[in-house]
Amino acid sequence: MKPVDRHLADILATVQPLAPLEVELERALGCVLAEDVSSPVPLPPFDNSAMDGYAVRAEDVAAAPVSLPVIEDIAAGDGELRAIGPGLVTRIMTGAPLPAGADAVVPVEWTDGGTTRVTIHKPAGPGHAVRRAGEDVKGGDVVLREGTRIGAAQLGILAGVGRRRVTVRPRPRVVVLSTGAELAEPGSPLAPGQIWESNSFMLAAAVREAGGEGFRAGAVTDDPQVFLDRLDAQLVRADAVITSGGVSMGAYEPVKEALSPLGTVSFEKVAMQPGMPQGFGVVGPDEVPIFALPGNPVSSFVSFILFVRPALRRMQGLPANLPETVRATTTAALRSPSGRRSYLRGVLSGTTVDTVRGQGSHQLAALASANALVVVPEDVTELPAGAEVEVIPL
Ligand SMILES: Nc1nc2c(c(=O)[nH]1)N[C@H]1C(S)=C(S)[C@@H](COP(=O)(O)OP(=O)(O)OC[C@H]3O[C@@H](n4cnc5c(N)ncnc54)[C@H](O)[C@@H]3O)O[C@H]1N2
Ligand code: MOO
Ligand SMILES: [Mg+2]
Repeated sequence: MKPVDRHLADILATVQPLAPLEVELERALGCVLAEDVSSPVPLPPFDNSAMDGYAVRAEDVAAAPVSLPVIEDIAAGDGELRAIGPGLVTRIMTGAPLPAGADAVVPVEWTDGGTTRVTIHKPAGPGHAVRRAGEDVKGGDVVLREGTRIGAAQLGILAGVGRRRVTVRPRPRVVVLSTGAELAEPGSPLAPGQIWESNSFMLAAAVREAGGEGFRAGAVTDDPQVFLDRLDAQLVRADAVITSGGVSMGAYEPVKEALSPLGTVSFEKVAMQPGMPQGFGVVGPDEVPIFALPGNPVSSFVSFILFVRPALRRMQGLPANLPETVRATTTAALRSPSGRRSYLRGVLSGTTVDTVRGQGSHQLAALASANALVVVPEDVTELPAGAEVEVIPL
Protein backbone atom coordinates (compact mmCIF):
# COMPACT_ATOMS: atom_id res chain seq x y z
CA MET A 1 0.00 0.00 0.00
CA LYS A 2 1.12 3.54 -0.74
CA PRO A 3 1.97 5.70 2.30
CA VAL A 4 -0.36 8.66 2.94
CA ASP A 5 2.50 11.16 2.84
CA ARG A 6 3.74 9.91 -0.53
CA HIS A 7 0.26 10.19 -2.04
CA LEU A 8 -0.02 13.78 -0.82
CA ALA A 9 3.48 14.59 -2.11
CA ASP A 10 2.54 13.23 -5.57
CA ILE A 11 -0.59 15.39 -5.60
CA LEU A 12 1.26 18.54 -4.55
CA ALA A 13 3.91 17.90 -7.20
CA THR A 14 1.20 17.93 -9.89
CA VAL A 15 -1.06 20.75 -8.74
CA GLN A 16 0.09 24.29 -9.59
CA PRO A 17 -1.04 27.73 -8.41
CA LEU A 18 -3.74 29.20 -10.68
CA ALA A 19 -2.73 32.07 -12.97
CA PRO A 20 -3.16 35.51 -11.38
CA LEU A 21 -6.16 37.51 -12.51
CA GLU A 22 -7.11 41.18 -12.11
CA VAL A 23 -10.60 41.50 -10.65
CA GLU A 24 -12.93 44.25 -9.51
CA LEU A 25 -12.73 44.77 -5.78
CA GLU A 26 -16.28 43.48 -5.30
CA ARG A 27 -15.19 40.11 -6.67
CA ALA A 28 -12.04 39.79 -4.58
CA LEU A 29 -13.60 38.59 -1.32
CA GLY A 30 -12.23 35.19 -0.36
CA CYS A 31 -9.51 35.29 -3.03
CA VAL A 32 -5.80 35.30 -2.25
CA LEU A 33 -3.72 38.33 -3.22
CA ALA A 34 -1.21 37.74 -6.01
CA GLU A 35 0.58 41.08 -5.52
CA ASP A 36 1.96 43.20 -2.71
CA VAL A 37 -0.35 46.19 -2.26
CA SER A 38 1.06 49.50 -1.06
CA SER A 39 -0.56 52.81 -0.31
CA PRO A 40 0.14 55.70 -2.71
CA VAL A 41 -0.47 58.22 0.09
CA PRO A 42 -0.10 58.29 3.86
CA LEU A 43 -3.18 57.27 5.83
CA PRO A 44 -4.69 59.38 7.17
CA PRO A 45 -3.57 61.66 4.31
CA PHE A 46 -3.68 64.79 6.53
CA ASP A 47 -3.81 65.69 10.22
CA ASN A 48 -7.47 65.64 11.22
CA SER A 49 -9.84 65.76 14.13
CA ALA A 50 -10.83 62.62 16.05
CA MET A 51 -13.83 64.36 17.63
CA ASP A 52 -16.54 66.93 17.06
CA GLY A 53 -15.41 70.07 18.91
CA TYR A 54 -13.05 73.00 18.54
CA ALA A 55 -9.58 73.15 16.99
CA VAL A 56 -7.41 75.22 19.30
CA ARG A 57 -3.87 76.11 20.21
CA ALA A 58 -3.36 74.10 23.39
CA GLU A 59 -1.58 77.00 25.07
CA ASP A 60 -4.70 79.20 24.59
CA VAL A 61 -6.93 76.82 26.59
CA ALA A 62 -4.43 75.82 29.27
CA ALA A 63 -6.03 78.34 31.66
CA ALA A 64 -9.63 77.08 31.05
CA PRO A 65 -12.32 78.10 31.65
CA VAL A 66 -11.76 80.61 28.84
CA SER A 67 -14.02 82.27 26.28
CA LEU A 68 -12.65 82.54 22.71
CA PRO A 69 -13.99 83.73 19.32
CA VAL A 70 -14.90 81.05 16.70
CA ILE A 71 -13.58 82.07 13.26
CA GLU A 72 -15.23 79.38 11.11
CA ASP A 73 -16.81 75.92 10.90
CA ILE A 74 -14.91 73.03 9.31
CA ALA A 75 -16.82 69.96 8.21
CA ALA A 76 -15.24 66.69 7.06
CA GLY A 77 -14.47 67.17 3.37
CA ASP A 78 -13.61 70.87 3.62
CA GLY A 79 -10.30 71.67 1.99
CA GLU A 80 -9.96 75.43 2.22
CA LEU A 81 -9.16 76.33 5.80
CA ARG A 82 -8.18 79.51 7.55
CA ALA A 83 -5.16 79.22 9.81
CA ILE A 84 -5.92 80.07 13.41
CA GLY A 85 -3.94 82.74 15.08
CA PRO A 86 -3.37 83.19 18.83
CA GLY A 87 -6.58 83.31 20.86
CA LEU A 88 -8.79 82.07 18.00
CA VAL A 89 -10.58 78.74 17.54
CA THR A 90 -12.38 76.89 14.72
CA ARG A 91 -15.43 74.69 15.16
CA ILE A 92 -14.40 71.29 13.69
CA MET A 93 -16.05 67.95 12.99
CA THR A 94 -14.66 64.42 13.19
CA GLY A 95 -12.51 63.68 10.13
CA ALA A 96 -12.13 67.32 9.12
CA PRO A 97 -8.58 68.59 8.43
CA LEU A 98 -6.91 70.38 11.30
CA PRO A 99 -6.31 74.03 10.40
CA ALA A 100 -2.77 75.41 10.43
CA GLY A 101 -1.91 76.84 13.81
CA ALA A 102 -4.09 74.38 15.76
CA ASP A 103 -2.47 71.56 17.73
CA ALA A 104 -5.39 70.17 19.76
CA VAL A 105 -9.14 69.57 19.62
CA VAL A 106 -11.44 70.29 22.56
CA PRO A 107 -14.46 67.93 22.46
CA VAL A 108 -17.79 69.79 22.28
CA GLU A 109 -18.80 68.14 25.58
CA TRP A 110 -16.11 70.25 27.35
CA THR A 111 -17.62 73.51 26.08
CA ASP A 112 -20.87 75.47 25.96
CA GLY A 113 -21.18 74.61 22.24
CA GLY A 114 -21.06 78.26 21.08
CA THR A 115 -20.93 79.02 17.35
CA THR A 116 -19.54 82.59 17.29
CA ARG A 117 -17.89 82.53 20.67
CA VAL A 118 -17.25 79.46 22.78
CA THR A 119 -16.58 78.94 26.46
CA ILE A 120 -14.15 76.09 27.02
CA HIS A 121 -14.49 74.54 30.47
CA LYS A 122 -11.55 72.18 30.42
CA PRO A 123 -8.05 72.37 28.87
CA ALA A 124 -6.90 69.99 26.10
CA GLY A 125 -3.16 69.27 25.93
CA PRO A 126 -1.12 69.38 22.68
CA GLY A 127 -2.20 66.61 20.31
CA HIS A 128 -5.47 65.92 22.12
CA ALA A 129 -8.06 64.32 19.76
CA VAL A 130 -5.78 64.89 16.76
CA ARG A 131 -5.18 62.06 14.28
CA ARG A 132 -1.80 62.49 12.62
CA ALA A 133 -1.14 62.04 8.90
CA GLY A 134 0.53 58.67 8.27
CA GLU A 135 -0.40 57.32 11.69
CA ASP A 136 -1.98 54.19 10.16
CA VAL A 137 0.12 53.81 6.99
CA LYS A 138 3.13 55.73 5.70
CA GLY A 139 3.04 56.68 2.00
CA GLY A 140 4.51 53.80 -0.04
CA ASP A 141 4.14 51.24 2.77
CA VAL A 142 2.94 47.74 1.85
CA VAL A 143 -0.41 47.21 3.55
CA LEU A 144 -1.11 43.65 2.34
CA ARG A 145 1.34 41.04 1.10
CA GLU A 146 0.94 38.57 -1.74
CA GLY A 147 -0.52 35.36 -0.32
CA THR A 148 -2.99 37.11 2.00
CA ARG A 149 -6.57 35.82 1.93
CA ILE A 150 -8.92 38.76 1.35
CA GLY A 151 -11.55 38.94 4.08
CA ALA A 152 -13.82 41.88 4.82
CA ALA A 153 -11.17 43.92 6.61
CA GLN A 154 -8.60 43.29 3.87
CA LEU A 155 -11.14 44.32 1.23
CA GLY A 156 -11.70 47.46 3.28
CA ILE A 157 -8.06 48.49 3.32
CA LEU A 158 -7.74 47.78 -0.44
CA ALA A 159 -10.47 50.35 -1.01
CA GLY A 160 -8.88 52.52 1.70
CA VAL A 161 -5.65 52.79 -0.32
CA GLY A 162 -7.64 53.71 -3.41
CA ARG A 163 -7.67 50.40 -5.28
CA ARG A 164 -10.60 49.59 -7.57
CA ARG A 165 -9.04 46.45 -9.03
CA VAL A 166 -6.63 43.99 -7.55
CA THR A 167 -4.62 40.99 -8.76
CA VAL A 168 -5.60 37.74 -7.08
CA ARG A 169 -5.40 34.01 -7.50
CA PRO A 170 -9.01 33.21 -8.31
CA ARG A 171 -11.04 30.80 -6.24
CA PRO A 172 -10.48 27.35 -7.76
CA ARG A 173 -13.64 26.19 -9.55
CA VAL A 174 -14.16 22.61 -8.55
CA VAL A 175 -16.72 20.32 -10.15
CA VAL A 176 -18.04 17.60 -7.84
CA LEU A 177 -19.45 14.53 -9.56
CA SER A 178 -21.00 11.61 -7.67
CA THR A 179 -21.46 8.12 -9.05
CA GLY A 180 -23.76 5.30 -8.01
CA ALA A 181 -26.99 3.78 -9.29
CA GLU A 182 -28.32 3.75 -5.70
CA LEU A 183 -28.28 7.53 -5.30
CA ALA A 184 -31.49 9.53 -5.10
CA GLU A 185 -31.59 13.33 -5.02
CA PRO A 186 -32.45 14.61 -1.52
CA GLY A 187 -36.04 15.83 -1.54
CA SER A 188 -37.21 12.99 -3.77
CA PRO A 189 -38.67 9.75 -2.33
CA LEU A 190 -36.46 6.71 -1.86
CA ALA A 191 -37.14 3.64 -4.01
CA PRO A 192 -36.09 0.23 -2.64
CA GLY A 193 -32.28 -0.05 -2.57
CA GLN A 194 -31.75 3.70 -2.78
CA ILE A 195 -30.12 6.19 -0.40
CA TRP A 196 -30.07 9.95 -0.59
CA GLU A 197 -27.03 11.38 -2.32
CA SER A 198 -24.94 13.34 0.18
CA ASN A 199 -21.33 13.38 -0.99
CA SER A 200 -21.68 16.04 -3.66
CA PHE A 201 -23.31 18.42 -1.18
CA MET A 202 -20.67 17.70 1.45
CA LEU A 203 -17.71 17.96 -0.92
CA ALA A 204 -18.97 21.10 -2.67
CA ALA A 205 -19.40 22.66 0.77
CA ALA A 206 -15.91 21.53 1.78
CA VAL A 207 -14.57 23.20 -1.38
CA ARG A 208 -16.26 26.47 -0.38
CA GLU A 209 -14.86 26.20 3.14
CA ALA A 210 -11.41 25.76 1.59
CA GLY A 211 -11.75 28.96 -0.47
CA GLY A 212 -12.90 27.45 -3.77
CA GLU A 213 -16.17 27.44 -5.67
CA GLY A 214 -17.82 24.03 -5.62
CA PHE A 215 -20.25 23.06 -8.39
CA ARG A 216 -22.42 19.99 -7.93
CA ALA A 217 -22.58 18.20 -11.23
CA GLY A 218 -25.16 15.77 -9.83
CA ALA A 219 -24.92 12.03 -9.69
CA VAL A 220 -24.48 9.62 -12.57
CA THR A 221 -25.26 5.92 -12.60
CA ASP A 222 -22.66 3.21 -12.91
CA ASP A 223 -22.12 3.41 -16.68
CA PRO A 224 -18.51 4.49 -17.41
CA GLN A 225 -19.49 6.12 -20.73
CA VAL A 226 -22.21 8.21 -19.07
CA PHE A 227 -19.65 9.22 -16.45
CA LEU A 228 -17.08 10.20 -19.13
CA ASP A 229 -19.65 12.22 -21.07
CA ARG A 230 -20.71 14.10 -17.95
CA LEU A 231 -17.09 14.73 -17.00
CA ASP A 232 -16.33 16.00 -20.50
CA ALA A 233 -19.23 18.42 -20.39
CA GLN A 234 -18.13 19.77 -17.01
CA LEU A 235 -14.41 20.17 -17.72
CA VAL A 236 -14.76 23.56 -19.42
CA ARG A 237 -15.53 25.25 -16.13
CA ALA A 238 -13.22 23.25 -13.87
CA ASP A 239 -9.86 24.03 -12.32
CA ALA A 240 -10.18 20.66 -10.56
CA VAL A 241 -12.64 17.77 -10.42
CA ILE A 242 -13.66 15.65 -7.47
CA THR A 243 -15.52 12.42 -8.05
CA SER A 244 -16.94 10.17 -5.39
CA GLY A 245 -17.49 6.44 -5.58
CA GLY A 246 -16.67 3.80 -8.14
CA VAL A 247 -13.00 3.33 -7.33
CA SER A 248 -12.88 0.03 -5.43
CA MET A 249 -12.98 -3.65 -6.32
CA GLY A 250 -16.64 -4.14 -7.25
CA ALA A 251 -18.24 -5.20 -10.51
CA TYR A 252 -19.48 -1.67 -11.20
CA GLU A 253 -16.71 0.87 -10.63
CA PRO A 254 -17.40 3.46 -13.34
CA VAL A 255 -14.76 5.98 -12.31
CA LYS A 256 -11.95 3.47 -12.29
CA GLU A 257 -13.18 1.81 -15.48
CA ALA A 258 -13.54 5.11 -17.32
CA LEU A 259 -10.34 6.81 -16.18
CA SER A 260 -7.82 3.95 -15.98
CA PRO A 261 -7.54 3.55 -19.78
CA LEU A 262 -6.63 7.24 -20.15
CA GLY A 263 -3.26 6.49 -18.57
CA THR A 264 -3.19 9.85 -16.79
CA VAL A 265 -5.04 8.85 -13.63
CA SER A 266 -3.69 6.20 -11.28
CA PHE A 267 -5.69 4.17 -8.81
CA GLU A 268 -4.02 2.86 -5.71
CA LYS A 269 -4.56 1.63 -2.22
CA VAL A 270 -3.34 4.22 0.25
CA ALA A 271 -2.41 2.97 3.72
CA MET A 272 -5.15 4.79 5.57
CA GLN A 273 -8.50 4.10 7.21
CA PRO A 274 -10.92 5.38 6.07
CA GLY A 275 -10.11 6.30 2.47
CA MET A 276 -8.01 3.41 1.25
CA PRO A 277 -8.94 3.35 -2.47
CA GLN A 278 -7.80 6.58 -4.12
CA GLY A 279 -7.47 7.80 -7.66
CA PHE A 280 -5.56 10.89 -8.71
CA GLY A 281 -4.30 12.32 -11.98
CA VAL A 282 -5.14 14.79 -14.70
CA VAL A 283 -7.83 14.80 -17.41
CA GLY A 284 -8.61 16.73 -20.57
CA PRO A 285 -6.43 18.85 -22.85
CA ASP A 286 -5.81 21.32 -20.02
CA GLU A 287 -4.66 18.55 -17.69
CA VAL A 288 -7.18 19.38 -15.01
CA PRO A 289 -6.36 17.63 -11.70
CA ILE A 290 -8.93 15.02 -10.77
CA PHE A 291 -9.41 13.47 -7.34
CA ALA A 292 -11.30 10.18 -7.54
CA LEU A 293 -12.35 9.73 -3.92
CA PRO A 294 -13.94 6.63 -2.42
CA GLY A 295 -17.72 6.68 -2.16
CA ASN A 296 -18.14 5.91 1.51
CA PRO A 297 -19.09 9.34 2.88
CA VAL A 298 -16.61 9.40 5.75
CA SER A 299 -13.87 8.13 3.43
CA SER A 300 -14.50 10.89 0.92
CA PHE A 301 -14.60 13.53 3.66
CA VAL A 302 -11.31 12.39 5.22
CA SER A 303 -9.74 12.15 1.75
CA PHE A 304 -10.80 15.74 1.10
CA ILE A 305 -9.15 16.96 4.31
CA LEU A 306 -5.94 15.04 3.68
CA PHE A 307 -5.46 15.46 -0.07
CA VAL A 308 -7.85 17.91 -1.72
CA ARG A 309 -7.69 20.78 0.76
CA PRO A 310 -3.88 21.09 0.64
CA ALA A 311 -4.10 20.99 -3.18
CA LEU A 312 -6.74 23.75 -3.23
CA ARG A 313 -4.53 25.85 -0.97
CA ARG A 314 -1.65 25.34 -3.39
CA MET A 315 -3.86 26.40 -6.32
CA GLN A 316 -4.64 29.60 -4.42
CA GLY A 317 -0.96 30.38 -3.90
CA LEU A 318 -1.06 29.48 -0.21
CA PRO A 319 1.28 27.09 1.61
CA ALA A 320 -0.27 23.61 1.51
CA ASN A 321 -0.49 23.47 5.32
CA LEU A 322 -0.82 19.72 5.35
CA PRO A 323 -3.57 19.00 7.79
CA GLU A 324 -2.31 20.87 10.82
CA THR A 325 -2.37 18.85 14.00
CA VAL A 326 -2.48 19.56 17.71
CA ARG A 327 -1.49 17.23 20.54
CA ALA A 328 -4.16 15.85 22.86
CA THR A 329 -4.63 13.08 25.41
CA THR A 330 -7.11 10.25 24.85
CA THR A 331 -9.87 9.87 27.45
CA ALA A 332 -10.43 6.18 26.63
CA ALA A 333 -8.53 3.28 25.08
CA LEU A 334 -8.82 2.91 21.32
CA ARG A 335 -8.02 0.42 18.57
CA SER A 336 -6.79 0.87 15.04
CA PRO A 337 -5.99 -1.47 12.10
CA SER A 338 -2.40 -2.52 11.57
CA GLY A 339 -0.54 -1.17 8.55
CA ARG A 340 -2.93 1.74 7.90
CA ARG A 341 -2.84 5.20 9.44
CA SER A 342 -6.26 5.76 10.90
CA TYR A 343 -8.21 8.94 11.27
CA LEU A 344 -10.77 8.26 13.96
CA ARG A 345 -13.64 10.67 14.39
CA GLY A 346 -13.44 12.34 17.79
CA VAL A 347 -14.48 15.22 19.97
CA LEU A 348 -11.64 17.47 21.06
CA SER A 349 -12.27 19.52 24.16
CA GLY A 350 -9.35 21.48 25.52
CA THR A 351 -6.40 19.11 25.53
CA THR A 352 -8.35 15.85 25.69
CA VAL A 353 -9.98 13.91 22.89
CA ASP A 354 -12.60 11.17 22.89
CA THR A 355 -13.57 9.08 19.87
CA VAL A 356 -17.24 9.10 18.92
CA ARG A 357 -19.45 6.00 18.68
CA GLY A 358 -19.70 4.71 15.11
CA GLN A 359 -16.34 4.52 13.37
CA GLY A 360 -17.62 2.90 10.15
CA SER A 361 -16.79 4.63 6.85
CA HIS A 362 -20.53 4.88 6.15
CA GLN A 363 -21.38 6.53 9.48
CA LEU A 364 -21.84 10.11 8.38
CA ALA A 365 -23.95 11.07 11.40
CA ALA A 366 -21.05 10.09 13.65
CA LEU A 367 -18.73 12.26 11.53
CA ALA A 368 -21.18 15.14 11.81
CA SER A 369 -21.04 14.83 15.61
CA ALA A 370 -17.23 15.01 15.64
CA ASN A 371 -14.99 18.06 15.63
CA ALA A 372 -11.64 16.36 15.12
CA LEU A 373 -9.81 13.44 13.56
CA VAL A 374 -7.57 11.41 15.86
CA VAL A 375 -4.49 10.23 13.97
CA VAL A 376 -3.23 6.76 14.91
CA PRO A 377 0.05 5.78 13.22
CA GLU A 378 0.31 2.77 10.88
CA ASP A 379 2.22 0.61 13.36
CA VAL A 380 -0.03 1.28 16.36
CA THR A 381 -3.03 -1.02 16.89
CA GLU A 382 -4.04 -0.10 20.44
CA LEU A 383 -3.67 2.91 22.68
CA PRO A 384 -4.56 3.11 26.38
CA ALA A 385 -6.55 5.93 27.93
CA GLY A 386 -4.23 8.85 28.67
CA ALA A 387 -2.08 8.33 25.56
CA GLU A 388 -0.81 11.37 23.72
CA VAL A 389 -2.07 11.54 20.11
CA GLU A 390 -2.03 13.88 17.14
CA VAL A 391 -5.39 15.39 16.31
CA ILE A 392 -6.63 17.26 13.23
CA PRO A 393 -9.22 19.83 14.35
CA LEU A 394 -12.14 20.04 11.89
N1 LIG B 1 -13.82 -6.36 -1.99
C1 LIG B 1 -13.55 -5.11 -1.58
N2 LIG B 1 -14.56 -4.28 -1.36
C2 LIG B 1 -14.30 -3.03 -0.93
C3 LIG B 1 -12.98 -2.64 -0.73
C4 LIG B 1 -11.94 -3.53 -0.99
O1 LIG B 1 -10.75 -3.22 -0.83
N3 LIG B 1 -12.27 -4.76 -1.41
N4 LIG B 1 -12.76 -1.36 -0.26
C5 LIG B 1 -13.81 -0.81 0.55
C6 LIG B 1 -13.50 0.53 0.88
S1 LIG B 1 -12.23 0.75 1.95
C7 LIG B 1 -14.22 1.57 0.42
S2 LIG B 1 -13.92 3.14 1.02
C8 LIG B 1 -15.26 1.43 -0.58
C9 LIG B 1 -15.04 2.39 -1.73
O2 LIG B 1 -16.03 2.20 -2.65
P1 LIG B 1 -16.23 2.99 -3.97
O3 LIG B 1 -15.35 4.19 -4.02
O4 LIG B 1 -16.15 2.06 -5.10
O5 LIG B 1 -17.67 3.59 -3.79
P2 LIG B 1 -19.08 2.91 -4.06
O6 LIG B 1 -18.91 1.46 -4.19
O7 LIG B 1 -19.70 3.64 -5.17
O8 LIG B 1 -19.82 3.28 -2.75
C10 LIG B 1 -19.36 2.90 -1.47
C11 LIG B 1 -20.43 3.23 -0.45
O9 LIG B 1 -20.62 4.62 -0.38
C12 LIG B 1 -21.98 4.97 -0.66
N5 LIG B 1 -21.96 6.19 -1.50
C13 LIG B 1 -21.34 6.31 -2.67
N6 LIG B 1 -21.54 7.52 -3.19
C14 LIG B 1 -22.32 8.19 -2.34
C15 LIG B 1 -22.88 9.50 -2.33
N7 LIG B 1 -22.66 10.35 -3.34
N8 LIG B 1 -23.65 9.86 -1.28
C16 LIG B 1 -23.87 8.98 -0.27
N9 LIG B 1 -23.36 7.74 -0.22
C17 LIG B 1 -22.60 7.34 -1.24
C18 LIG B 1 -22.48 3.81 -1.46
O10 LIG B 1 -23.88 3.71 -1.40
C19 LIG B 1 -21.78 2.65 -0.81
O11 LIG B 1 -22.42 2.26 0.38
O12 LIG B 1 -15.29 0.13 -1.09
C20 LIG B 1 -15.19 -0.90 -0.10
N10 LIG B 1 -15.34 -2.17 -0.73
O1 MOO C 1 -11.82 3.90 2.66
MO1 MOO C 1 -12.66 2.67 3.16
O2 MOO C 1 -13.46 3.69 4.10
O3 MOO C 1 -11.15 2.47 4.06
O4 MOO C 1 -13.63 1.76 4.29
MG1 LIG D 1 -17.55 0.37 -5.28
